[in-house]
Amino acid sequence: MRTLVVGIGGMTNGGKSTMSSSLHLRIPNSCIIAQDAFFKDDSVIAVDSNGFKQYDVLDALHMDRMMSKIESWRKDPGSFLASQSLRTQCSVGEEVFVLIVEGFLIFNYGPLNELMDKRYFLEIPYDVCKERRGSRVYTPPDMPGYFDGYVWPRYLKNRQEMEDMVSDIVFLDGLKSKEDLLDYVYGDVTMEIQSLMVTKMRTALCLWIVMAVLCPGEVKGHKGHGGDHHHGQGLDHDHGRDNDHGHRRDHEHRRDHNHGHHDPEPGDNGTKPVIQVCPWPWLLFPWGPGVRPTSSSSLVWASTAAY
Ligand SMILES: Nc1ncnc2c1ncn2[C@@H]1O[C@H](COP(=O)(O)OP(=O)(O)O)[C@@H](O)[C@H]1O
Ligand SMILES: NC(=O)c1ccc[n+]([C@@H]2O[C@H](COP(=O)(O)O)[C@@H](O)[C@H]2O)c1
Repeated sequence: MRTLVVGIGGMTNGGKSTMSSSLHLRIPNSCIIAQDAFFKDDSVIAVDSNGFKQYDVLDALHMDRMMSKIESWRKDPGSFLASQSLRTQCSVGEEVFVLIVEGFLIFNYGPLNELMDKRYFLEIPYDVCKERRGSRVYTPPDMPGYFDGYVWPRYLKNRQEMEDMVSDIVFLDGLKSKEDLLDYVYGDVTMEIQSLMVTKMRTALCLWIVMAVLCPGEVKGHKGHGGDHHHGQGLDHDHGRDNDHGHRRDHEHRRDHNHGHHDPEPGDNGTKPVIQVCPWPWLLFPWGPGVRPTSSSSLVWASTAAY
């Protein structure tokens, strides 16, 4: 089992929730933990001399509770998904579980920040932020002057703190379309997932080769199941989806219907050296074609001092 933690940070109304939910819909075995769900009760939020509630600081959040929730995902992502009424979409042992952590202060909290494998930060200009914020109703609602008197100056401080702490954040231009932003992040995360899977398959393949060398009788004498190439030893992708009837490609269905009645291929005497049938020599070379991103770098800010 492999895991990936993706941080979707950004300023208020930068598009974090929008991006996170779309990402979640696209990525199998993913779930979202949102920082917004951990605000303390209004009665304990500090108030400054101007009467502004101090909501935009880590003290306003139950970060301990958020960390516990993340910890329970880390311990057993499969059960965590089940507890959220989400299904695991792959066979046991083959899946990559992805946690999307979303929030405006996720990178400012050291213990959380250090769990992230990928970090994205959505940013928009002051006037767009103010406009979007003005059309959203929080509980309690923003009091008059709250954005200019508290939210924006606090954002600038939080951002400075974050930049002092963390270096490998991908800054995204939140003015780009939702679709373009999603495509960019999805492509990047998918590449990360692929490289985790390749690493795992490569390990399985190496073990296989070692087995073939050390115990040739055991490995070479692999009896075909009617010539089914896809059995066994952790390389068995399609077979692994047998539990997931809703998400399979047509040719996989056809293969299963033939299960046990598969026509032997020419020269197939029912016994195949396993290494010979391995279709993915590139597994040994994950840096080869097919694992590199197609980057859409115009979405990414080169500078962090835009605002
Ligand atoms: N890329 C985008 N372009 C235009 N509007 C967007 C974009 N992303 C989000 N929005 C809109 O901005 C508002 C705030 O988005 P939301 O995802 O809730 O922000 P956040 O979670 O960062 O506070 C919503 O009305 C949303 O539809
Ligand atoms: N969810 C709440 O209980 C609550 C209450 C008041 C303000 N807020 C605001 O939420 C913002 C953070 O959330 P967004 O990034 O989704 O806007 C903060 O700027 C904070 O001022 C949230």
